[in-house]
Amino acid sequence: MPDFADPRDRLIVALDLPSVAEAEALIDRIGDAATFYKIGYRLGYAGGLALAADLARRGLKVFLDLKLHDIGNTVEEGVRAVSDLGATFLTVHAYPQTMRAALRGRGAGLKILAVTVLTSYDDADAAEAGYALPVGELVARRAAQAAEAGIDGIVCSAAEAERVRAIAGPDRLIVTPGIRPAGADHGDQKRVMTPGQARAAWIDHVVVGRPITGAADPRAVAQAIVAEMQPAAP
Ligand SMILES: O=C(O)c1cc(=O)[nH]c(=O)n1[C@@H]1O[C@H](COP(=O)(O)O)[C@@H](O)[C@H]1O
Repeated sequence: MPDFADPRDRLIVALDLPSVAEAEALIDRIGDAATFYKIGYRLGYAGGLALAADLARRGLKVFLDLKLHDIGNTVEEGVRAVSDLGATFLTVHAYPQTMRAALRGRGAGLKILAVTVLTSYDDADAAEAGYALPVGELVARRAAQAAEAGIDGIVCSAAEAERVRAIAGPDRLIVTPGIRPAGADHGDQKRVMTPGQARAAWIDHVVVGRPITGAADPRAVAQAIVAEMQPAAP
């Protein structure tokens, strides 16, 4: 079971918002209930990279979710270009060339996460995209390739986490989006589990966006998710 000095670090709040001002307002409302924020390309293209550096300076942890995938040279230099922002995590798609290039380009302190199969995909979506393997098999194959490349962490759905843990070993991070508190709207997510199921599957970090960004009381939702991620008292 992952051992975190600060249990709040296990929740990563996805700042999928249109502007830095709205992201700042949400961070203020959440207050000390969260310590880790994800900036994807929606906010990244709207000033989010400067916000990432600012949050890191303020002592918050930042997950830069750029999901890079390109020829090796472009990935390597792109990763190098964002390595000094102070982020903790950066995503690339789990293609062997891409993962190896990202690891060459990253600076000290930045961990590269490989996105296996997006949590909005089920078997039919994978088939439509031209893959012969069911999603679970594709995740397992990409997790093995990620481990072979020496990646720092793997992004998958909580449903595949135990299988990925067996493939990737105890020290690689497992990060799972597609997390919904019981009863919450799934939106476009197809491979979904609750924070409690994620805890039981030995997941290191969960990523949660809309259930928090769209909540009347985002701080309370963040606190409830952190509490649900805690191991039960003996
Ligand atoms: O890399 C990611 O963070 C990611 C991978 C994946 O397979 N599925 C996935 O939903 N995500 C991201 O996780 C967040 C989930 O947001 P919500 O569905 O609103 O909780 C979004 O920012 C997605 O871009």
